[in-house]
Amino acid sequence: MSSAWGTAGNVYPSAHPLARHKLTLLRRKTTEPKKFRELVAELAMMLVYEATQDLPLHLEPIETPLTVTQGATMAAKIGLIPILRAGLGMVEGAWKLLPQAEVWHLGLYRDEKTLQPVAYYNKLPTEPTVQLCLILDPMLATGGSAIAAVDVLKNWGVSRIKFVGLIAAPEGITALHSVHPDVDIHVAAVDERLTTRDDPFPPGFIWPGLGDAGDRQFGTG
Ligand SMILES: O=P(O)(O)OC[C@H]1O[C@H](OP(=O)(O)OP(=O)(O)O)[C@H](O)[C@@H]1O
Ligand SMILES: O=c1cc[nH]c(=O)[nH]1
Ligand SMILES: [Mg+2]
Repeated sequence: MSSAWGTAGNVYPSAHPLARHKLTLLRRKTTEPKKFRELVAELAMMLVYEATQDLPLHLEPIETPLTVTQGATMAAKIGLIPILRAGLGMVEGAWKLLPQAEVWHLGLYRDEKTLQPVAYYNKLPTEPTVQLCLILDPMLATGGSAIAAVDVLKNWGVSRIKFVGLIAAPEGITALHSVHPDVDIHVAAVDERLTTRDDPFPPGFIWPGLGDAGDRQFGTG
């Protein structure tokens, strides 16, 4: 799968028609929280499928009812890292594909005025328990939250990390890529830009985007 976005070599917007269709339904302002949550879960499953195309496999002989043949099973321990709150809705879909994955929550919210990430929850054990981490967060806006999450995971001792989101702003991709160029970014779409003070929406939101992904899932907007 080749990257099709801008200068960053590791950004993978999904080209799948179903992803584009479901993202369109998700963006609509009339989509209610129940439908929104279903779409987030479905898109998460599709994007995790795409993000796991290079997983290492362990080859082993197996017996079918007919004969012995070569089998292949997953060789890496995987951690799903939902960023609270909005990333929570992506766990269900990701877990359907990776039922053996460990789930480690990170709590980060973006300060409304400074747009800086504020960490409020982290129960990672001292030693890493997984080899590959998939960060789950629908929105990559300024990139501050994603950078903070990758910082935490690298300090934990995990070196293979991918970001799986729904929509990214170019500004967020550039920021994440400049600090952590080794982190692949899998999204359903790369949007135009972030909002500024000249826009009718508060600054720092993804344009055209879908609004606040947490509020729309949890009905708090
Ligand atoms: O790239 P950034 O500029 O850091 O913005 C992205 C972050 O903003 C949203 O979370 P939010 O702060 O709204 O918290 P919530 O999930 O609790 O609503 C989103 O889910 C990301 O975590
Ligand atoms: O557009 C945005 C930006 C950050 N967080 C969101 O939920 N939406
Ligand atoms: Mg929010």
